[in-house]
Amino acid sequence: MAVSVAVDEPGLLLEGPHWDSLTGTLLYVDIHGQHVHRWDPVTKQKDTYDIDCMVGAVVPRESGGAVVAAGTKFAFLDFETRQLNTVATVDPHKPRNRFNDGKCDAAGRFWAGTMGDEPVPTKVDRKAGSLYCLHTDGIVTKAFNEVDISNGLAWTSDNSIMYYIDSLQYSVDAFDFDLPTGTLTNRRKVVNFDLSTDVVPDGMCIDTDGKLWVAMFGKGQVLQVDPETGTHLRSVKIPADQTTSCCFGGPNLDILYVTTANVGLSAEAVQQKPQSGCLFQVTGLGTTGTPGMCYKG
Ligand SMILES: O=C(O)[C@H](O)[C@@H](O)[C@H](O)[C@H](O)CO
Ligand SMILES: [Zn+2]
Repeated sequence: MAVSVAVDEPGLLLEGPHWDSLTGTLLYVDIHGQHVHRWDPVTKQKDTYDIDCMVGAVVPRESGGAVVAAGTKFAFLDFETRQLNTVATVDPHKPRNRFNDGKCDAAGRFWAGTMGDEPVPTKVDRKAGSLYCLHTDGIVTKAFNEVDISNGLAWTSDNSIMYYIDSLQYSVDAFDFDLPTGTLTNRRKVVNFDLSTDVVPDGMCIDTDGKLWVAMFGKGQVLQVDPETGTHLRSVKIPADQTTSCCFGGPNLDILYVTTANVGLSAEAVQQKPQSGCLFQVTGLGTTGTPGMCYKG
């Protein structure tokens, strides 16, 4: 196994990596930097799109371009014109809320959650967020509310279970998932983490064996866990403490891309780990991921 920097350019809060197998590029966001990045690991070229507010998630649209969850809006991003067109807005009575992590299910719906104001990492306005679903016809539904920090999402390969992380619950939760309707039922905790003030589970992805890879914010670590037994299996150390999310990518879906943040770190902490806020890659894990889904609306 080897860990190295993929893009040696620190961002403020890199998040939401998505491998786009059609173009062989990695899409990810810099939430506080207000950017969508699209990086080609072969040419090493990176294209950056400016977003007019904090952008929590980006996913390609099947019809071209991408859908983003930014500020309190769902919007389409046109890669050619670089224009952003709002599709819907959420949380109208909570102007300080913003979208955080998001991902598509196998039917092409885009799920993304909001969170309250977070002046310091993990110190968030509690229970202010909700999980939303942008259906392929453009309709938005709210799945549930009272969320602290809406984060990782993943589905089993048979689409019968959706996994979800609300960071300040210190757990991965599971729902029974109905793919035809997108209905969530029977919420339960399947993996627990040590309750600590500085280390929280953040973004995650799933591998082809159904194991989850969870970025542990504050610990510089991605943990592989088994959601069927709740066991912690493997940990991968990343030389940046604020590990935010991960996804498998590359032509064989066997490279784990890991996003990190440097927001809120002291000058001393950045000096100790100067790659804080960069995009990392982990090779040689002997594991492959499931392909990321596109938005079909
Ligand atoms: O990346 C995210 O999900 C949030 O936007 C960040 O603010 C932090 O990671 C969070 O504080 C820890 O969960
Ligand atoms: Zn996150």
